[in-house]
Amino acid sequence: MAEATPIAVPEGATGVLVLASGEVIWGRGFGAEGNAAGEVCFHTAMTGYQEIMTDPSFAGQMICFTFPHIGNVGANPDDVEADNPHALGMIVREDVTEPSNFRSVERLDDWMKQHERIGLSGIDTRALTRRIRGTGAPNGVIAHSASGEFDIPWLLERARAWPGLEGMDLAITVTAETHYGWEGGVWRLGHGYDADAAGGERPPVVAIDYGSKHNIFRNLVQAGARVTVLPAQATAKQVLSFDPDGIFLSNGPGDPAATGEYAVPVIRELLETKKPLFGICLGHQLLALAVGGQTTKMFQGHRGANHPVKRLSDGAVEITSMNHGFAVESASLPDGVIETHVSLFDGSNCGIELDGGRAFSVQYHPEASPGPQDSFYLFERFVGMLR
Ligand SMILES: NC(=O)CC[C@H](N)C(=O)O
Repeated sequence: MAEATPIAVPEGATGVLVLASGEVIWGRGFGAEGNAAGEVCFHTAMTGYQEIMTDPSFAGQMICFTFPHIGNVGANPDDVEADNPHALGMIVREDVTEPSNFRSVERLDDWMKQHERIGLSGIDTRALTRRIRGTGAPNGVIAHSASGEFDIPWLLERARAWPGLEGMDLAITVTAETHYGWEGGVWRLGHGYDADAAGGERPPVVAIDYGSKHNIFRNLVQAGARVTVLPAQATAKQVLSFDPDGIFLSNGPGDPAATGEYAVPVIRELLETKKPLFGICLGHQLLALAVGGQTTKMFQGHRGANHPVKRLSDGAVEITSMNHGFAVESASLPDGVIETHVSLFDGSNCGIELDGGRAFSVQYHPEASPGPQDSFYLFERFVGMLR
């Protein structure tokens, strides 16, 4: 490499985003100091920043929040979708303020620091979002140094060396280490079927964890199931050894097509058992791959809490929560696999079913967290098939 030209750090800058293109975007760092390389994506949800940061599907990504005031309800131990944040960092417009909420136990910046996640404020998040919309989600490095010392050429090299999400298997890095029974309670909002009040047996479901969100399991329990979570590498034999009435495939990070031998062949074997099967997001993409479909990397991805989806069976529109950067190619779906939902933003595939609905999956997040609850019926449909 040519000798690095020192780059002047603007007055007061303690954070920076360096894109692989060479763009250098200065701001103020918060949370942990250090740097992290990944894909820069944007999220349009106005609420739920802690749930978003802890969603394991965000491994390998840093999130530009389009809503300008992030952090003003602080942080609490309940609004988490996994034990730790998985997104690499957050990029926001305004500085994090004193929390103003009865549920807050600490400031967001302290929570970020404690969990070793980097924040960057003072960013023109509208300009960054427009850039992503125009040219796709870029790779970059986010860095925070309280003393304002940054080696920009080194950070740029790091941004350029990061291989990108396409072809990257990340589910394996975030899955559970061992199997466990879900005892994390039910959906906090508490509507839907009440299995305990009904007094019946809860049908057992094995959920394969590719990077699952807690609220999926809460919703399955709310809908009446008993959930055992298995690591992503579980074999079909191990799954069936729990004698499940139904099988669930979770969300998760990375490229679905890069999951290799541990996911798709196992799902194929499980489909042969004819047990009801339900998948969400990465689980949807893996089911599509298992039946012979294809997935591709999207240009900018869909991440927000107000994405309209059309249910093709009756034309109803569901307002959904979304977080995905890959999509199932509708045209690749073989005969016998029915497209059930499409995005009203770009027509991309948002759901499939086969065997008369015995196995089905959706690209969006019916568990919300954050987001609307229009699609809870999918949990009831799945558990209803088991009862
Ligand atoms: N939320 C998810 O499960 C995301 C699935 C996949 N990693 C994608 O980005 O498309």
